[in-house]
Amino acid sequence: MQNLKVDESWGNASRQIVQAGQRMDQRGWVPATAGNLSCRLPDGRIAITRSGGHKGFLTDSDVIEITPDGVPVDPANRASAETLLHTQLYAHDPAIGAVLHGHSVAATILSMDEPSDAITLAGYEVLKVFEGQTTHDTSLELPLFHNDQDIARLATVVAPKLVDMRLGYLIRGHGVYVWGKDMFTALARLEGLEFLLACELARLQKKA
Ligand SMILES: CSC[C@@H](O)[C@@H](O)C(=O)COP(=O)(O)O
Ligand SMILES: [Zn+2]
Repeated sequence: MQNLKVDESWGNASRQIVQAGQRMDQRGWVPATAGNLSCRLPDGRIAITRSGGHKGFLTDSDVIEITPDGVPVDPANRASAETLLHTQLYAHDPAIGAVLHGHSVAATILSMDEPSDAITLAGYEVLKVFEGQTTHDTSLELPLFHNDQDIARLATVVAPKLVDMRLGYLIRGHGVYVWGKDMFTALARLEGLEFLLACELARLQKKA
């Protein structure tokens, strides 16, 4: 049993994480136990998925509270192994209310095969999913970082680039991080980005 203040706000956050996990699973973006999801409540509490569970079958008890430093409020809980990649986003921008991480086929393959340090997405109508984009006639960069099992170290590599990120970022051979002001926005951005990555992958396959 978690040492948790289960009020209406926590209930909403937990339900949103459970439903987003189901949605990501339906789309094939969180195979096995991959992926992690979090949201920040209006009072500043942070809810995140417990480590190691299947994100398509989450229950309320798989959503735990962490401090802004990423420490489980109940020491008996084990937060996502990638918690620091979530908390660094919340610390970076107070407007961020939800963070999603998935391991889709397109994110995994494209991030492994791109030799430069970013994937450029240009000319797509769906780029307008991202705030501030009003036309397809634009080009946005999705930064790439090398995978690292030391998440604290990976977070220090990601940190200086956050200020310029418009879409999210990819970790090579691993997956994508996307965020938004709330869970609905984060999911829409993830869905838009996954669509664009699937298009890029299909174009490469067509050329091959
Ligand atoms: C299926 S292995 C995936 C993990 O290593 C990790 O990358 C991941 O996304 C899930 O870790 P978790 O600790 O459950 O949040
Ligand atoms: Zn992962």
